[in-house]
Amino acid sequence: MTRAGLQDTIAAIATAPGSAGVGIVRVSGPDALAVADGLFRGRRRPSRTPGGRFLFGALLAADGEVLDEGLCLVFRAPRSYTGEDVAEFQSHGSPAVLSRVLARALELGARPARPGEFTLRAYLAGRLDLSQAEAVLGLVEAQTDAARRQASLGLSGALGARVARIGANVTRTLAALQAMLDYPEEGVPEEDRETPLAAAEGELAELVASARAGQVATRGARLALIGRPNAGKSSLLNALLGYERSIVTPIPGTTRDYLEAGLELAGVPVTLVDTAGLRETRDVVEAAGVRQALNLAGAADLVLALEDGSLPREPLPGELPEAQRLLRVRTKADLPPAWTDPAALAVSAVTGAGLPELREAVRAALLGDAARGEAWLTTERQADAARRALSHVQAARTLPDDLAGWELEEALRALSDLTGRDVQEDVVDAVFRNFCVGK
Ligand SMILES: Nc1nc2c(c(=O)[nH]1)N(C=O)[C@@H](CNc1ccc(C(=O)N[C@@H](CCC(=O)O)C(=O)O)cc1)CN2
Ligand SMILES: Nc1nc2c(ncn2[C@@H]2O[C@H](COP(=O)(O)OP(=O)(O)OP(=O)(O)O)[C@@H](O)[C@H]2O)c(=O)[nH]1
Ligand SMILES: [Mg+2]
Repeated sequence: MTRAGLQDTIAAIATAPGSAGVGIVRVSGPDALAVADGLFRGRRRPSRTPGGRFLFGALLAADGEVLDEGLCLVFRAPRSYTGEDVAEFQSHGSPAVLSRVLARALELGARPARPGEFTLRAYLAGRLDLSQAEAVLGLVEAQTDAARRQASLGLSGALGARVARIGANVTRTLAALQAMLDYPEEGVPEEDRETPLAAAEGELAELVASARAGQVATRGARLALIGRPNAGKSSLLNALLGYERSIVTPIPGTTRDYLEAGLELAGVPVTLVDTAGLRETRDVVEAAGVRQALNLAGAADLVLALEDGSLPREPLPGELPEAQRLLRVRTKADLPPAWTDPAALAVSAVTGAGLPELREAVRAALLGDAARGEAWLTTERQADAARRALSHVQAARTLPDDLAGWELEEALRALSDLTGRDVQEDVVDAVFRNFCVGK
């Protein structure tokens, strides 16, 4: 589907809808410069202008009316974003101007670009791999600095380089295995077989672990506060936010419906969710709130389980999430403690004690120690490929040489799926379906 019409010349408005100082219409394909000759009048004809130059002039309707003044940027194949001839028209940024410029490009023989088609062409021309195309999408959609940073690292090829390093280690082991099978009497030093594979496994495990951080950086995280009535959930939510968002009273059962509030933590947008206190109750409204609290905890990226530190400890009712999604918090640390637990962070919503440590623990739980300068996996597609590669490498380490070779070949295939140099058409289509027109 996406592959039909790839020889056509395509056009689209590349800038966001609405009014802006400047707007861009982009045309790419074999007739891009002929379209530009028809649309633009300047000091020179675009088709006679070398690539990498811009012209100032008039954007013209079919009858010669000047639609606007603007710039025409000329790119010549293969030195453009798509690798094809490209002309860009930079006009004033109103929908009225841009829609007429686009309409004129279409009259002159371009067809409307499909979503993501400029970047698809860059991919098909071998200018980007699939993980870089995903990074382009990430840059277009980035809402936070953490998301921008990961997308930018992906586009720069840092992720591809990390994957290539792993692939090189797998290939080294594969070569050692081959040598062992071909010349069994020579013997291959154990370090040629085992050392690179151990390194590949370690690096893959880190990469797989980075997927959670990458996805949190890209789409943010949900953080649910749960605990018994009066544990101090609403007070802690307010303390973290720095304003009184949720109602606090000494009466257990104050919060009945859940409530959300946003804040930024370590460059990541975090949605805090305050919930009804967990307890057995005959009150139908409160019981519904308790069920909802457990559902919200199930769906959250991270759960803060709060327990009142000033009262004897009682187990929390209901099923709690697994340890890696759970932080235990002992509340009311300004009061004399009735219990302590090294696994629970002590905080006081009244004095603010423990809040910096809690923020740091949340940051670490969400982003892990995925090293700061490294490229992370940012899409589920990438994470899936990395997990497959890891399981093949792990299998190879337990198998005899002849069988290990097959596992390593599968691992290399999974790694090449990750960067997506040579993947199935439907996988490519699934990635580009998420793009907007003009990208
Ligand atoms: N006006 C405008 N701004 C833009 C883009 C664009 O297409 N147009 N981009 C699009 O998404 C991004 C920039 N990406 C680009 C990547 C490569 C080339 C390009 O022409 N590369 C050639 C020439 C390089 C050179 O002259 O040094 C090449 O790599 O051969 C252009 C834009 C962001 N800003
Ligand atoms: N001394 C002290 N009191 C606190 C602290 N946090 C909460 N409280 C008090 O504990 C009581 C309950 O606080 P809430 O924040 O409403 O507790 P909750 O967990 O939201 O309770 P429900 O909404 O009923 O489930 C209120 O009287 C708060 O003032 C704290 O850190 N120190
Ligand atoms: Mg409450």
